[in-house]
Amino acid sequence: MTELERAVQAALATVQDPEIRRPITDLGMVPSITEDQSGERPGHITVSILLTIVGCPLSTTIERDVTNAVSAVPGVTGVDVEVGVMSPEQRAELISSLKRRTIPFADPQSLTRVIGVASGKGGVGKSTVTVNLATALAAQGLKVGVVDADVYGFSVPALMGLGQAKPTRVGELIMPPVAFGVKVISIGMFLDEARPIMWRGPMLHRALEQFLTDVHFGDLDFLLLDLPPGTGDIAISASQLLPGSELLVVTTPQSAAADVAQRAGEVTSQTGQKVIGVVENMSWMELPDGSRVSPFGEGGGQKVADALNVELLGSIPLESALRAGGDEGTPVVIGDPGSPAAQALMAISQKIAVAPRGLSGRRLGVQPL
Ligand SMILES: Nc1ncnc2c1ncn2[C@@H]1O[C@H](COP(=O)(O)OP(=O)(O)OP(=O)(O)O)[C@@H](O)[C@H]1O
Repeated sequence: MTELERAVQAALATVQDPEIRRPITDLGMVPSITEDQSGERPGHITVSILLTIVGCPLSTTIERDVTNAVSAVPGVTGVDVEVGVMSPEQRAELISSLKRRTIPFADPQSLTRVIGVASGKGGVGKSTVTVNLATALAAQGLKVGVVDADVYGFSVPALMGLGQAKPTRVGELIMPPVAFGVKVISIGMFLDEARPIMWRGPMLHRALEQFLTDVHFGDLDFLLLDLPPGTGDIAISASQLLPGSELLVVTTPQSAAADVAQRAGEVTSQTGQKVIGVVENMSWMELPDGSRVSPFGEGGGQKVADALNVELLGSIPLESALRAGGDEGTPVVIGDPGSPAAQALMAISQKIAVAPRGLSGRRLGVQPL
């Protein structure tokens, strides 16, 4: 390899495959880099690129990124990018190098914090809170994924503007679509529209297990799971499949909602999970004259937090900006960051980002003397 070719290779290591999110040089996507040796075009580089699949929708992005990276190398006077497609053998090799047969987040050494977002009953805003916290964490520069495990009412894709998005498959691996810097996967992405589904426990367990194993999230700082309301099979499966996962409980101020939320939180005493805190949603509504009313009563969030012996991480007002953001597919923390609801959600995300991690289910690196 010439010195210039080596410099080009180093520059190409900064180009990531937009879906797999790893340097293209690590993925076997750059079979050759050649400097012109004829003397006719000194400093001219020809780079071959192999795409993972025929008609890869991101080929123009990859070609552009490669051209830009190579052009910036001192001494390069021109670039030709030759685009090809991996052979089935090359693709199989890539997949086996990426594929992990176990759930990476269940590994005791995993640095990803997995947080299940739970509520006692439906409609309290659990999904809205999940997507906004995920987006706010990503906006702080953290690597974040969301699994929409609310199989009965999967709403995460629509809330994040991914209503029609389908994950890309590279062989057996599933690449999650990305919105607002968050990798999102939902059972809704695998179903025909509006087809009613009946799920039984074992099927749910299997579906969740498959998501967590086959979806290539890469390295994450946070994985949020939007759990179905209540204390059903999925919450139990999630705690079994992800022994180190923690729980965030969402409730409204209403005392009936708080009672069931408390029960959802108390399940953790059986699963061994840690509850990281409580979020109260729909806490108050601001009237045009600046006064506040509490249509759902008061105190539910604090009551749940006290009963579970954890902190009330924040209270979010009832606000049309929050609902409208959900309807439009832009989380309010991005769409209307100055609104009181967005401010409350961002403050909660900051507390979560720095909260000490639970140790339940994790092996401690301590040896008995
Ligand atoms: N603070 C809020 N202000 C105004 N509207 C809100 C607020 N929180 C949630 N909503 C709206 O309430 C509805 C229910 O919210 P969401 O789908 O997030 O609830 P959920 O608890 O996840 O429900 P389910 O468990 O049934 O899926 C949505 O239309 C959402 O836009």
